[in-house]
Amino acid sequence: MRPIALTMGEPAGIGAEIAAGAWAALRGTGPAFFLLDDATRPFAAPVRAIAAPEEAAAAFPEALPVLHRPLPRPPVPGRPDTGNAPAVIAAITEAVALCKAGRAAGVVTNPIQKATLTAAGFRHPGHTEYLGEIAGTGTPPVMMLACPGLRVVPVTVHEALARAIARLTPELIAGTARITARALREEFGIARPRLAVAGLNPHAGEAGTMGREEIDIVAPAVAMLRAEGIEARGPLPPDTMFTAHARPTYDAAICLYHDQALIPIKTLDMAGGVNVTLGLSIVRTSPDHGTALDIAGTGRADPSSLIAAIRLAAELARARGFA
Ligand SMILES: NC(=O)C1=CN([C@@H]2O[C@H](COP(=O)(O)OP(=O)(O)OC[C@H]3O[C@@H](n4cnc5c(N)ncnc54)[C@H](O)[C@@H]3O)[C@@H](O)[C@H]2O)C=CC1
Ligand SMILES: NCC(=O)COP(=O)(O)O
Repeated sequence: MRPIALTMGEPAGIGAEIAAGAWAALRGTGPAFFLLDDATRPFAAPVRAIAAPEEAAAAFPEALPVLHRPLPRPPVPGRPDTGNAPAVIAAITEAVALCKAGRAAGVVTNPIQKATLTAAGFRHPGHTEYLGEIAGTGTPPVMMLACPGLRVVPVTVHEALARAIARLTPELIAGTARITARALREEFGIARPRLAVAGLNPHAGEAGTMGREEIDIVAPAVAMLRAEGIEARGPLPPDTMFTAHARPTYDAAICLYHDQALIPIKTLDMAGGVNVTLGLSIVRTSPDHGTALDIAGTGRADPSSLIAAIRLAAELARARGFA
């Protein structure tokens, strides 16, 4: 199959370390991937500088294939440098272009230091929003995090909580749920996806005595979805919908804001969680964690989530015929 393109992410973070760890784990089995990064950096793995993605598969069993994209400044672990931001962004842009050209099966992104890119003038709060611009399909992309036994989808993502709540509408929730249901059917092979829609307030509003968003916004969204034949239920009390008993009753939890979705999955399985962007013209996954500046350069970074992200990208690429 075509190789997966892995972006460098924040050069001062753990991206290069976990890329080396993922290569060591996958070199014998695949899926093959190549890293867009500076091949002259130190790596905890043998490296083969490649000139094109087409060279990755042959190199992969012996060395980590790196599509050499020089960094303007030598990376210092734990200390992001805005001078490297253009190279970080360029790696994402190029990986997407390689997918669109049929030269890579999918994109896996290493974590970026969002504030550093913002300081360097990047207008997007994260990959998800940028990918919506350069690989979108006409509707805003949807973030889903998945681990064995749980999938979560935040309806609002990288914005202040007060603003996220103010932006909630039945249409926004239903639109996100629709894209999720479609992806679960077409890419994850779930014939009739069951969606659990979270409430916002304690006890899902307790019949309006603790807030009316459930009555005015969430319940109408669920009704819209059900009228379309989508198996949705809610609003569910957020404090109990992630218990071991509740999780098997749905295929994805539609959550109203970032932390409502991400706290349960990272608590349950930080190492096994994968971030996947739904509603793009390409396949994109990512580890669920961030740049981990506090341990960068120490050799303590766990590559498990990146390995899971690469495997899932390959599965989704096969399901979508991009492999
Ligand atoms: N997809 C992306 O590009 C993502 C980027 N980020 C960005 O990462 C930066 C740092 O975010 P934080 O909230 O500090 O979260 P973080 O995930 O980078 O770190 C949280 C804690 O988990 C540990 N940790 C994370 N990944 C680990 C790994 N693979 N192995 C061992 N320990 C690990 C870290 O050492 C730290 O103690 C922020 O700029 C954030 O926006 C965060 C999540 C995803
Ligand atoms: N917390 C999830 C996260 O920040 C991932 O964002 P993105 O860069 O994948 O959009």
